[in-house]
Amino acid sequence: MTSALRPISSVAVLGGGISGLSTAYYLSRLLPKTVPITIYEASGRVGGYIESTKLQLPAASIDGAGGEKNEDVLFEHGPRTLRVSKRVSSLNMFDLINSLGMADELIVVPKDSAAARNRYIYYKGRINMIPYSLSSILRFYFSQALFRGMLPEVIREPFRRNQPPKEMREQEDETIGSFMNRRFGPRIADRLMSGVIHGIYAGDIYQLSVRSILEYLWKRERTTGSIIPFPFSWNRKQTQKKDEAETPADVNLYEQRGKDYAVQVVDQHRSFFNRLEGASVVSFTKGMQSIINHLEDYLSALPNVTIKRNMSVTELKNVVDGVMVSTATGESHTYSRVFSAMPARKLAEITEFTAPGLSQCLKRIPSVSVNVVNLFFSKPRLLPVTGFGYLLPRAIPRSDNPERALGVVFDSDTVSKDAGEGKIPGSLQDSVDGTKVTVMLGGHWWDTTKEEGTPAVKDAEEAITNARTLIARQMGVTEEPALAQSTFQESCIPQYVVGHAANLKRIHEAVLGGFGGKVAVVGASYLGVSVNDCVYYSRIAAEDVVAGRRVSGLEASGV
Ligand SMILES: C=Cc1c2[nH]c(c1C)Cc1[nH]c(c(CCC(=O)O)c1C)Cc1[nH]c(c(C)c1CCC(=O)O)Cc1[nH]c(c(C)c1C=C)C2
Repeated sequence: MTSALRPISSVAVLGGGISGLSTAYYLSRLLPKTVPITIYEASGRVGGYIESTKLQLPAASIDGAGGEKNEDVLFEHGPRTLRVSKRVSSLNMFDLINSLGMADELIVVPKDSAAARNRYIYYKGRINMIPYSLSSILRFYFSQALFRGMLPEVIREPFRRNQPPKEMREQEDETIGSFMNRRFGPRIADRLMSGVIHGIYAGDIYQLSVRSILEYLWKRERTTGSIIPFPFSWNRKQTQKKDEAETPADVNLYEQRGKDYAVQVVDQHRSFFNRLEGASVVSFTKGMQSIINHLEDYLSALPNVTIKRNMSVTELKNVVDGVMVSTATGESHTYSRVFSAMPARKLAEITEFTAPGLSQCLKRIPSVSVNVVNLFFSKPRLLPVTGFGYLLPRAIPRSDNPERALGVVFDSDTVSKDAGEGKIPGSLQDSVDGTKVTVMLGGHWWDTTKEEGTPAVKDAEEAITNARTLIARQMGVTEEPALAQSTFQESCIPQYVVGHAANLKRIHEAVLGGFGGKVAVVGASYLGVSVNDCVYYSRIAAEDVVAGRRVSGLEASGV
């Protein structure tokens, strides 16, 4: 029999990224003000990979301006937008944005704007538009080399009855690459899917898990034998019934809780959510950093919250009256509850000797690094096309992508006054009009354990040169940028590789077994890499722990 959990008298949150800050935020709202909450952050700043910087642009470098005023330009070094959807994680995120008083800072990008609608994939020396409507499918299919040969792959899909390879069948999972090749063929897998996955995970479709990343497709194949949704009602009903039967009771409970919350939050803040109707993504006038600044300001003003910066945690140990947190400065403190909001690989380090089984499982969640290169050109509308940006799929030969780029984002279109339509000059984020792009380099291409891998480019000058060479070759942009910055984001995106779901189950058991419900894990390593997911699952974990439940933080995945 497990002993009852002691009441919460103190809490530590390990990690001051978005997951750590939002965990502390929800805890501070749920716990009595007498319970101290301590955030440990290893670096000198909070926010993790979310970082925006404002650079000064000397008046002399502004095209045709002739003025004397210096201007400023905002660069994002990590995530740059938040997705707007009906998902509870999105509604929760905007509830937080609203509660933090950030409504006036929103830059709303409508679904039908160029910045949201025009998405491209680079292939065979061309920037190809991805269809956004039925009529555009027909138009683009015949005019773009990217789509050549894909129609037979789509037509054949509903009739394919092939099985996953044996070893993947045994572990009830498969790589996205294997799945897409089986369902469609190599064109859709390598030209389309790999590009889309680069844009989110910077990862390799032949490593990542279809079960964890595209669960709805994985389930649909198992229930209907096809992943293309049928319009016939008999098929839909059949799918629904089987899906419900397969979903563990716990997940249904969490889903119901999410749905109830979503209805309540939209009802309470109807006028705010009306502004997001028809939106694709949002950005912020002061950048994503603003979310961090607001959270930091809110938490710093609370007497029971302490943020310890430059404080590296070295060990986490289960003790009789709580969990002991030891730091590199030689301090040890015991807390009645601890939330780990650090990446899995860091938690693995600090539990190596105190919970070795857990540590082993955590090490099975790898991550990739991205060099984010921001460029600003003082000439507006310099690019050959407008839109979100373009992705580089794995189908491009190495000779056409020696820089190992994953994609290029057209930031100035997202933050322009008319979201890239090109009709109204000016930016909602920068004090001057111009062309702002971000080139994303590396990701899984920098995994040197793989035959195709090459060493990471960490050096800023080299990364900027590579980014410029790439956009000169692929878009004909040869101008000297007025501003350029490179940020090497080390191990920034966790990779949910094949077997991730089974590994989560083992982590769940090891966390509960090793710490008896006194430690919960949150963060991008486990249930979702998006900012929305990180914040939502932090809230769920905080609520569960404060309600006295013995949880690991991973329950919402049905472990
Ligand atoms: C550091 C680079 C990152 C790359 N991906 C991510 C980061 C932080 C994480 C990420 N990117 C997207 C999502 C999905 C968001 C969601 O569903 O909530 C996540 C978790 C999508 C995305 N990718 C890029 C942008 C601008 C967006 C959001 C907007 C949108 O979908 O419209 C650009 C981009 N990010 C990366 C690459 C290689 C890339 C290329 C164009 C890596």
